[in-house]
Parts: sequence; C-alpha cells; structure tokens
Amino acid sequence: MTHGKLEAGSKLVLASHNAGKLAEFSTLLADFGVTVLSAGDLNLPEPEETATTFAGNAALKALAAAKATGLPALADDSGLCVSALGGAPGIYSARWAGPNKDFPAAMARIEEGIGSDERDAWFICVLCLAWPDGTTRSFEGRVDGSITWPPRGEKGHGYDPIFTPTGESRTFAEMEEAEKNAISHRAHAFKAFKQACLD
Ligand SMILES: O=P(O)(O)OP(=O)(O)OP(=O)(O)OC[C@H]1O[C@@H](n2cnc3c(O)ncnc32)[C@H](O)[C@@H]1O
Ligand SMILES: [Mg+2]
Repeated sequence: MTHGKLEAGSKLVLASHNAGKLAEFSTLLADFGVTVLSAGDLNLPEPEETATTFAGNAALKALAAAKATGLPALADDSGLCVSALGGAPGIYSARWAGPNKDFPAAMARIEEGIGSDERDAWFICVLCLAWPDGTTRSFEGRVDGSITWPPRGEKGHGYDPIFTPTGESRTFAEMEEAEKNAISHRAHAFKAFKQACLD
C-alpha cells in the first residue's frame, strides 16, 4: 500500500456517520474504482471531536478509522460559519443541533442571532485522508453565500434549507444533489483530494 495515491480496486473507509455526507461522497467517488466502506458498515465508534479546528477534527476522525481498520480512511469535518455570529456555529455546527440532530432548532438559533442586513455565511469542509501508519493529507473547500429565512427545500441535509450560495436564488436544499455537488464546500475539497490522491 503506497501513501500517495489510492489505486483502483483499493479499499477506502469513509470515516463519517453522517448519512447526508455519505450520500454525497458515494456520488463523488463513483467513477474512481475504489471500494468504499462506511464507518457505520464497519461498526466504528464516533470519536469525540476534541480539536479546535476543522483540520484538527478531520485528522482525528480519519486517524481513528485508519488505525482501527488498517485501511486508508477519509474523514470530513465541516460546518456553517455565519459572519454576524463571528463565524459560529463553525466547528460546533453538529453540536448546535444536539444529540437528537434537531436542525430546525439550530437553524432558528442562527436566525435569532442575526439581523436583516448582515446575512453573509460560508460553509467550510476539510477532508483528511489518513493511512494506518499515521500519515495524513488534508484538503479544504469553501462556498460563500447567505442565510435565507424561512428555511426552504426538502433535499440535502443539515443546514441546507437556510443556505443560499452566492449567485443562486435557491437554497442548497432546493437543488438536486448533482447541482450542490458541483459547487459545494465538499465538492471543492473533494476536487483537491481527487487531484492529489485519485487521478
Ligand atoms: O463527524 P461525522 O461523523 O462526519 O458527522 P457530523 O454530522 O457530526 O459532521 P461534522 O462533525 O463535520 O459536523 C458538521 C455539521 O455541519 C453540517 N454540515 C456540513 N456540511 C453540510 C452541508 O453540505 N449541508 C448542510 N449542513 C452541513 C452537518 O449537518 C453537521 O451538523
Ligand atoms: Mg461529527
């Protein structure tokens, strides 16, 4: 097993328990001939995200999965950053929704915290590919936009119903997965990962 590129036929663990992310990754990875196994398929525990940055949490999740399985593992740490909230919820985006993943409540908390004139927001995604020997490579993606209220759309996941990317009139939750996958933070990070590790 080399530490550079993932060859066709190699196994890759997706070190995420988020069904929405996993659906997007299965489309993004469809053409590359890697066999994808998810953390849930492998019964991997969800590590506590104790780092203070997206990159730190992505590395912690990827390394935990690579060490537990002996396989290369790709983790995604991501979140929604709201300008008027000083970048919150940011790395705490999942925690704002609580253990019951109450995104309507988390979205309402964002709307309550911001005014009508400062609605800029951005999503960040850091992908980390870790190897069982502890080697890691990270890739960051970002998409800028604004907070929409009330929430709109039934597609996507998480905060998608309140995020409208710059230059679009629809929220991520009103777009087909392929449209979101062409412009999202995850798509941009994935493109860098692909160039470095798959092509
Ligand atoms: O850690 P894993 O197991 O991957 O799953 P998670 O849902 O806990 O993921 P994170 O720790 O990275 O937290 C990211 C949060 O940001 C939200 N988020 C990330 N990307 C998003 C996207 O494309 N659309 C909407 N919400 C997103 C997501 O719903 C989570 O609440
Ligand atoms: Mg998480």
